[in-house]
Amino acid sequence: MSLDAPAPVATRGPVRVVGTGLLGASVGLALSTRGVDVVLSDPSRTALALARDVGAGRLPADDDAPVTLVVVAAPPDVTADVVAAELRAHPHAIVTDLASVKGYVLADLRAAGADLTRYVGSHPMAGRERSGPAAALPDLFVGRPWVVIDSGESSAAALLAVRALATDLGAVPRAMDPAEHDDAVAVVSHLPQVAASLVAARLRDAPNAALDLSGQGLRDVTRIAASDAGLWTSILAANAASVGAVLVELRADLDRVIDALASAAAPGAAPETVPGALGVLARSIAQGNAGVARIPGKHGGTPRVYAVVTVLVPDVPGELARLLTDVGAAGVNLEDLQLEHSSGRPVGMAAISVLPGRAEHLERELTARGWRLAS
Ligand SMILES: NC(=O)C1=CN([C@@H]2O[C@H](COP(=O)(O)OP(=O)(O)OC[C@H]3O[C@@H](n4cnc5c(N)ncnc54)[C@H](O)[C@@H]3O)[C@@H](O)[C@H]2O)C=CC1
Ligand SMILES: O=C(O)C(=O)Cc1ccc(O)cc1
Repeated sequence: MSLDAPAPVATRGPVRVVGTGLLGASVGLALSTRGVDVVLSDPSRTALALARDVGAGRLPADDDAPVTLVVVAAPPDVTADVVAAELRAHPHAIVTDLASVKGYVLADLRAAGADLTRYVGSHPMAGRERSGPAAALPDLFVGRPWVVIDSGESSAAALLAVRALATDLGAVPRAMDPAEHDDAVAVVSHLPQVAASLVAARLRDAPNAALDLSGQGLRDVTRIAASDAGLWTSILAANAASVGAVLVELRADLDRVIDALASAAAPGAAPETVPGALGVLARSIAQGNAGVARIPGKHGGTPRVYAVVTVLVPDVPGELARLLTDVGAAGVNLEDLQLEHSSGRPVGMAAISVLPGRAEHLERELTARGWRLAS
């Protein structure tokens, strides 16, 4: 199928998007691209106008037809109130929200006596470390899980409409109950955010000479430390119990490592004579190996281990394109590509992931074409 002719969608407009930041504008953009009429709303006039300007939809008009679906993409701390207001203002529309935490939204709506038959909470497991409509992407959701919460009171039509929205945007709907969802994201999303932020915060006072040595490991672990502080404060507070429980376990792990390091480093102690200390360190790394092996591929499915061929790429326009052409000419499928700049040198490193059986062949072919490989 051609990329500029998206598949027909089941979602019928007008769809109202409330909160036109990163997520709302991405939903609007993806739906508008597929020909769905999207009406935008945001208390920030700048966010609203910018969302319209990036193609996420249009401003409301007096003679608009009644909306069929409302997508609330506001910060988590205001989501329940906004959903309740939208259910009241659009008595025939189905309402979903995209907040990163689900239990408290449903609890607040239930306590407020909202019409839960027309409400289905949801959560696309897709995002970026940037906020606002300028960062919106129409293909943000493609191949990503999109959790759909059945409150037990949602109508079949409402569940179907929200599943259809996820599918229309290329995501994969996953049914979950709110508590299961909140515990799951505490481990796979909220813990990584806290860990990345705390690790990156250690860099504030590091000497420049140390930062000059930074490599891909540090970048991998800290990418999401650039996330928006306001949004994440709201997410963590909304999932405080589940995140707190995971952090208590992490604290116990950290204490074990700290104690092992202290005894290994005690004055006069040769590490090999300190019973248990090295075992604790090795076990911590090995348990990390076991955990990372369980992370599915980016677009789901079973984890896949690739071989990595690292190539030195001169920092000259066109060289990366020439490398990719040579990979194609070698008949090898590129599974992933990561670029790293070598600080202070006019050369970059391209880490090309390929199926393990193809690495040796690719190395031979690239060497024959004059490329230098990093060992
Ligand atoms: N950023 C991410 O990667 C992901 C975020 N989410 C969830 O999506 C929701 C939106 O997040 P982002 O788009 O990243 O945030 P954002 O900060 O980019 O956008 C939020 C928008 O909501 C608007 N807003 C504030 N108060 C409002 C109110 N009372 N009514 C309507 N709109 C209001 C803001 O003006 C802003 O334009 C949040 O609930 C978040 O938990 C879900 C998945 C991923
Ligand atoms: O940037 C990433 O890797 C993310 O995982 C983004 C993200 C942030 C918040 C969510 O609720 C869901 C996804």
